[in-house]
Amino acid sequence: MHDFFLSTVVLLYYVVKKNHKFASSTLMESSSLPLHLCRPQKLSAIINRLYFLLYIIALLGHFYYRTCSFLQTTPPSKLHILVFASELLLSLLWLFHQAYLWRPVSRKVFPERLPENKLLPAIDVFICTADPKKEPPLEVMNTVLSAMALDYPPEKLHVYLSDDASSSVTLQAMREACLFSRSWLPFCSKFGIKSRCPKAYFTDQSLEYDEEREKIKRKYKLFEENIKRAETDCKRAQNHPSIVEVINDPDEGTDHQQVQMPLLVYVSREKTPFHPHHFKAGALNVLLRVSSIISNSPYILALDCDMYCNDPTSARQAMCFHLDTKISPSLAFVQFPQKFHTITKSDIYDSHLRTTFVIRWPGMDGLQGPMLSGTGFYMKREALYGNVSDLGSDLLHLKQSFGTSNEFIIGFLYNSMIEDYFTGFLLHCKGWNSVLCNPLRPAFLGTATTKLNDTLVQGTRWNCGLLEVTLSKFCPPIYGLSRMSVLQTMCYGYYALQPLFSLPLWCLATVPQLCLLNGIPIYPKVSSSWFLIFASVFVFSLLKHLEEVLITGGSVLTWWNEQRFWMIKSITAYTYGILDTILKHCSMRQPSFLPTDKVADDEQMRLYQMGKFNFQMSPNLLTPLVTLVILNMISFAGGIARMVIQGSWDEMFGQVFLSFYILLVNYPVIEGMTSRKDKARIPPSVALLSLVLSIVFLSLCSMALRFES
Ligand SMILES: O=c1ccn([C@@H]2O[C@H](COP(=O)(O)OP(=O)(O)O[C@H]3O[C@H](CO)[C@@H](O)[C@H](O)[C@H]3O)[C@@H](O)[C@H]2O)c(=O)[nH]1
Ligand SMILES: [Mn+2]
Repeated sequence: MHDFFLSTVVLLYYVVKKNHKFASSTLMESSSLPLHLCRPQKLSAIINRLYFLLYIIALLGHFYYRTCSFLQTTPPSKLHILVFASELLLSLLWLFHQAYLWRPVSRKVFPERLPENKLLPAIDVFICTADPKKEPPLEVMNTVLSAMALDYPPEKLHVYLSDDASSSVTLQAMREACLFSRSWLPFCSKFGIKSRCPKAYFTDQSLEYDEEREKIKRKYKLFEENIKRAETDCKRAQNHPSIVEVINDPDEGTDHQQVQMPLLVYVSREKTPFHPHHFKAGALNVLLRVSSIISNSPYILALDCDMYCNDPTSARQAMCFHLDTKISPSLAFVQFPQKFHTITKSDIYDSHLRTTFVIRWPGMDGLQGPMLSGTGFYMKREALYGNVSDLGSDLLHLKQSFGTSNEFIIGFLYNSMIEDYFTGFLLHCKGWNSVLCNPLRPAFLGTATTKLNDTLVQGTRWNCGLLEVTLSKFCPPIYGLSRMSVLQTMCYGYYALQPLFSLPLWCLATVPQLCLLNGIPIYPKVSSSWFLIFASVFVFSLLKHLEEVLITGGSVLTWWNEQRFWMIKSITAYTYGILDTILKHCSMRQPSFLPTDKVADDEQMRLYQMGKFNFQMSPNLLTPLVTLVILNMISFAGGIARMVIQGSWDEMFGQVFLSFYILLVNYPVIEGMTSRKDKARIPPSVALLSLVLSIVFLSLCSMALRFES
C-alpha cells in the first residue's frame, strides 16, 4: 500500500515535471506575451473627479460664508472659530483622501506564462508569532503548513518561524508539523488541493471523503491532539537565550526516497527585559539575518502567524511582477490585500478594513504603489538592504534606530509601532515601487478582531504608530514631498494626519450642542440659500461613501456600519493614539505591542455574529463614547424644546439635526444603555458616570458663556 502510494506520487511528480517542460516550451514561443496587465478603472476615475469638482465648489462656498460671517461679527466668537477650525481640518483630510481616488487601477496576472520551475527564484517565508496563549500553536502550525504547501518548487521554498515567546510548545509543534507535512504535502499535490491550510480544508463540510482523504484526516486529528495536549502549559518568556533549529533539512538525505520538502527553521531570538526588542520589526530583522546565512533567497514572503495561505499559487502570481524585466528593477514588493475568514456579513466593527484595501490601495496602485501592510507581501530582499548614505545621517545614529548590523543596516524600521507603514514609506521615498495583487480568490486569510475592545486597542496602537512617524523627521507630508509625487505624498499624508480626525469629531459632537442649549446658532438659517451649501457638503460626502460601498460589493448596511465605526474609532482609538504618543514623548509610557487575540470564546462570537456590540471593555475606552452620546441626547431634547417654545427652528435646525444624526448613527450605544439586559451591555456605572460628566461639562461651559456675555 505504502509503496503504491509512493510510486503514484513519483509518477505524478514526473507527469507534473513533464507538463512544466511542455508549458515552458510553449512559453518560449509566446514569450512576448505579458505576465500581467494593468487596467485603469476609467469609470471610477471619472466619477471621482466629477465628484471632486462638485464638492470643492460646495466647500469653497462653505468657507466663503464662514469668512464673511467672521468679518461681520467682531470679534468673532471662540466657539465659532473652533467649529470653523474643525471644518477646515476635516476638509484638509478630505483633500488628502482625494489622492486615492484620482487614478485607481486593477491588475491581472498570467502565472501560466512564467518560465519553467528551474528558472524561478527562491523564496524565504517569514512567519512571526509572539504569544502561545493568544496565538495558539495549532493555528500557527496551520499557517506554517499552508506556507510549506505553496505551489512552488520545494527546494526553492524556505519557511522560517520566529517565536518571540520562545515557547517549548511551539518548538515541539513545529516538529509535529514537519512530520505531518510529509503526508500533507504529497496529498495536496496529488489531489490538486486548493485549500492547503489543513484546518480550513477539514472544516469544509462540502468535501466528499474517500479512503485516502479519511486517512489524512485521521493523521491530522492525531497531529491536532498532540499539539493540544502540549498547549496546556503555554508560557510567554521575556528572558531567554536564542534558539535556531533546522527542523527539516532537505539536504540531509534521510528523506531521499520521499517527496522533496521545503526547508523548515525555528528561530527564537534572545530577549532580556533590559534591552528593547522592537516587537515584530525586531523579529523580522532577526529572520532576515538568520535566513541570509541559511538560504539567502532573493525574495521574502512575510506572514502574520494567523494569516494562512488560502491560494497556493500566490507565489507564482507575485513572480508575474517580480520577473517582469520592465518593472522589476524598481519593484520592491507585491502586496496582497489582507482578508479575513472570521468576519460576518454585518461586520459591525468594520474589521474588513474595506476602505483601505478596496479603495485606497487600488488608488495608490495607480500611483507609485500601495503601502506595505505587514503581512501577505512578497518583498525583494535587496530592497531592504538600503543605501545608508541617502538617509543623510551618521552610522551610529542609524544603528541606534535600526539595529546594530553593518551589513543589514536598514531592514524593517523600529521607530514606529507600525513597522510596515514606516518601512514601506521609506522604500517609496527611495524610489522603489510596489504593486497590489488582488486576485478573486483571497491569497491569504487571517483572523480579524471580533471584539470591540480588541479592535479599539489595536486601533490605538496603529494610530500611535502613525503619529510617531508624523512627529519624527520623516514626517510623510514634508519628507515625502521632495522624494515622491504630490499624489503619493498626499496618500501618506492622509495616514500621517488620520489620528487628528479625533479633534474635529470631539468638537462637532460638543460645541454645536452646547451652543444649541444656549441659543447660539452655528449654521445658516434653513430659509437662507447658504443652508443649501452646508447641506450639500454633508449629503455629498455621505452619498460618495455610499457609492463607493455599493460599487465595491457592499450594502447599505455596510455603509451605515462604516459611518458609525468611523465616529467610534475617532472618539476612542484616534484620541487615545494621540494621548499615548504624548505620554511616550514625555517618557511616561513605554511602547507596547500586545498581540491581538486570535481566539474568540463562544459567547463573544455569538454576540458578534448577531451584530450586537460587545461593550465588555475598558471603561477608559467606553466612557468618552457614552458621554458624547448622552450629551447629544440632552442637547437634542433641549434643542427641540427651544424650537417649540421660542419658535427658533429656522435658526437652530442645523444643530438639532446634527444631534439627531449622531444619535441615529450611534443607536447601538443608546440600546446598550437602555434596552439591553445581557452581560455585554453598557454597565450602569459607566452610563451614570457619563451622565454626570456630560451634565458637568454642559453646565460649566454654559456658565462660562453667560459670564462672558
Ligand atoms: O513582539 C511582537 C509582537 C507581535 N508579533 C507578531 O506580529 C504579528 C502581528 O500582530 P497582531 O497582534 O496580529 O497585530 P495586528 O494589529 O493584527 O497586525 C497588523 O498591524 C501590524 C502593525 O502594527 C502589522 O505588522 C501586521 O502585519 C498587521 O496585520 C503577529 O504574527 C505577532 O505574533 C511579534 O512577532 N512580536
Ligand atoms: Mn493580526
